[in-house]
Amino acid sequence: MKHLSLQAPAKVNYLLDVIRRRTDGYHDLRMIMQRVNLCDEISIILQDKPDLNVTCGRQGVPDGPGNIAWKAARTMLDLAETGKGAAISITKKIPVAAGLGGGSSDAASVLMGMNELLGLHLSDEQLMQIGVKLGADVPFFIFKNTALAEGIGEQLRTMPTMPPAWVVLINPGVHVSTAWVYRSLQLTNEKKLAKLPKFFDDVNSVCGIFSNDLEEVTIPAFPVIGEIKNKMLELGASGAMMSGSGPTVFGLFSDKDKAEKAQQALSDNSGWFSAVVETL
Ligand SMILES: C[C@](O)(CO)[C@H](O)COP(=O)(O)OP(=O)(O)OC[C@H]1O[C@@H](n2ccc(N)nc2=O)[C@H](O)[C@@H]1O
Ligand SMILES: Nc1ncnc2c1ncn2[C@@H]1O[C@H](COP(=O)(O)OP(=O)(O)OP(=O)(O)O)[C@@H](O)[C@H]1O
Repeated sequence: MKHLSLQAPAKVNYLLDVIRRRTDGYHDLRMIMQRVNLCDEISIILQDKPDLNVTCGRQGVPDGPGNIAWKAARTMLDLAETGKGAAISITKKIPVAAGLGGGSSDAASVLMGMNELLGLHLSDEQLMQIGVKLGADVPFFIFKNTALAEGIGEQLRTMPTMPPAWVVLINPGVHVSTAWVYRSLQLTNEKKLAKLPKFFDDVNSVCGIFSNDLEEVTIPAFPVIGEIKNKMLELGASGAMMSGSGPTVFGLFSDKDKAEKAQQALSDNSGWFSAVVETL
């Protein structure tokens, strides 16, 4: 029986410009995305019987066909036409519906893992084309590099090397639907895009590009997001912003000690998820 154990990392968005609403309801974006070392753990066992089982055991995440990882595995098993099946178990470490891309990362890991286990030899480009049909963030997790993402998030280019940083993640746990955030955004006709630097000397220069249009929707609706941002800056972060459609706020630090102290100060609120992680 073939078996693989995989680590599926979370992401943060350093930049999220919403450019226009498309006729298919999605939005054209310009984003900068970076992976961090907070990872879901995924085990895949390839089986001779055709059944596909995905178990997660985490509240709010479906087992079986409702799980994005199940859809990823089903696609690959159908492509292989071998009559084989798989047993997949997911241990969630990334908070769910948090703006950290957890489900998309799980799906990307399963696409890459099944490609290997089934000996399909699909290229990363082919896997990214399959991935974007499952979720707009899936191709980024196959691309892996810190990326400038355009289109709905699937057109990816490698960004200049970013200095390593400590990232404090704080998720206040309010429920934010990604579709609702995009739908609620008031778009201006001609969005002016800020010029991006050609290189980044230090963590401060990375924070210089921080901007997330989706905060215009989430901060008025959930003021706690703005409060965490302000607190993170008071606690010495070089920059602080909401990731993706939220509600997780992240702060970037060049100093590990400061990052850990900020996490401690912000994690006093019971029920909030918090972590100090590193950029990948
Ligand atoms: C907020 C981000 O995480 C930033 O990285 C992504 O833009 C969203 O990525 P995702 O959750 O993988 O997105 P999907 O699962 O494909 O879409 C969820 C919902 O978000 C909205 N959506 C998503 C991506 C995009 N470019 N435009 C959109 O309008 C759509 O209403 C869609 O129904
Ligand atoms: N493997 C999975 N992990 C997490 N959520 C999943 C998974 N499969 C399906 N879901 C569903 O997808 C929804 C979004 O979860 P996810 O954690 O991917 O959100 P997110 O981090 O906000 O994503 P994004 O940053 O891409 O918007 C959840 O409500 C959950 O029920």
